[in-house]
Amino acid sequence: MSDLNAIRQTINRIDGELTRLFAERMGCALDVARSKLENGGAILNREREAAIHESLRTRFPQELQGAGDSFFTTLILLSRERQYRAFVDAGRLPACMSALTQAQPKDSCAYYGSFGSWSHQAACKLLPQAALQSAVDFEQVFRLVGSGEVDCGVVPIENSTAGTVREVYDLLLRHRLSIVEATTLDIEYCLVSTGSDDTVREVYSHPQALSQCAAWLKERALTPRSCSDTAGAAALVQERGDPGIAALCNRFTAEHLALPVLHSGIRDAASNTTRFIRVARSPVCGPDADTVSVVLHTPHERGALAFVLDVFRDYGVNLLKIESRPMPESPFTYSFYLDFSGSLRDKNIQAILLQLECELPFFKLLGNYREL
Ligand SMILES: O=C(O)C(=O)C[C@]1(C(=O)O)C=C[C@@H](O)C=C1
Repeated sequence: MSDLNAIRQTINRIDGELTRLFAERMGCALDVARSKLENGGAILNREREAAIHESLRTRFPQELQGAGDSFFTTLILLSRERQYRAFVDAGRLPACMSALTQAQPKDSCAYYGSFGSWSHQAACKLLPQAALQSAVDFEQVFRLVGSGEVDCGVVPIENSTAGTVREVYDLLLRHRLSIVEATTLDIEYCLVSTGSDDTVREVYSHPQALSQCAAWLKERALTPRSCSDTAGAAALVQERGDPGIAALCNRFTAEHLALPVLHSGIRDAASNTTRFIRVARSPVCGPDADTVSVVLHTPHERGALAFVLDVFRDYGVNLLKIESRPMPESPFTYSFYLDFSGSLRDKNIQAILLQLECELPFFKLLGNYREL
């Protein structure tokens, strides 16, 4: 049996040689970047990469061809990343940053749901001075902002118990709005009714609220009934005055409508928070922005999503969330929504955006913002 120490010494010697060769090759990457900056040309050159792979493949023994291919895929990826950094250093910014504005009006804001809804509460928290306007659905919030009727809008995007608000993700892709701010609210519900525990059989609320309290309702054999939003559900209970129905709403709404509260502090999970986003017509990059959201499509090929994740690893960027949504126009293909830490003022983030924008079939910056 070979001596392990001796093998390790051989490995160290090989690593030393590889290190020198690696540094030399990365130096070439910088030279290539300078040449492309001077003479034009895209960093990614698929034909050249295919030719490199082809010429090297036959030089590996059969059993090492797969590993050798992966090795050079990584090496060339690192070479491209070096070039994108050099491009950014030379002042080539990603196109998605060209629409950035310094400040924009926030005097008026549409929120999802009726007066008193959680989105209304979030809008009050984010914009205490703004004129607030209710919207019947998420789409209306996006339309009011897009048409310029209001400066911005507030909608929920994610709940820690019920998960993603999928429709909002789809709207972010369809509309040309940007996320400019976010906030989270601690969510718990009151059960309001003109009846009592003995008479209430059905409970109205928004589907998300019903799902966040599903176990609580089931335990009491109460039938969930969906309606447009939590505050609207409370208004319905008040209007009908039927002791057989109740609503799950927040305390603000219960007090505003002066409805009797049968139970409070209702939620299935010990902690239940909802994240809300504020959307506006153009993206901003405030000095304290620390989260970037993007949506992208990958080509339908092996390793396509792994490539995106590798890029984040190589740039040392912390991915906070990844969400996929089907693209109805092309069955079984997906849009990927990514949240990651960073600011568009940071060159490292500019380089990653430039690379993703240049190398993916579709890439859209959704915003750079801070969570209040
Ligand atoms: O030859 C080029 O154009 C390069 O940019 C160099 C290189 C490489 O590292 O080999 C990197 C990126 C291209 O996609 C192809 C090859």
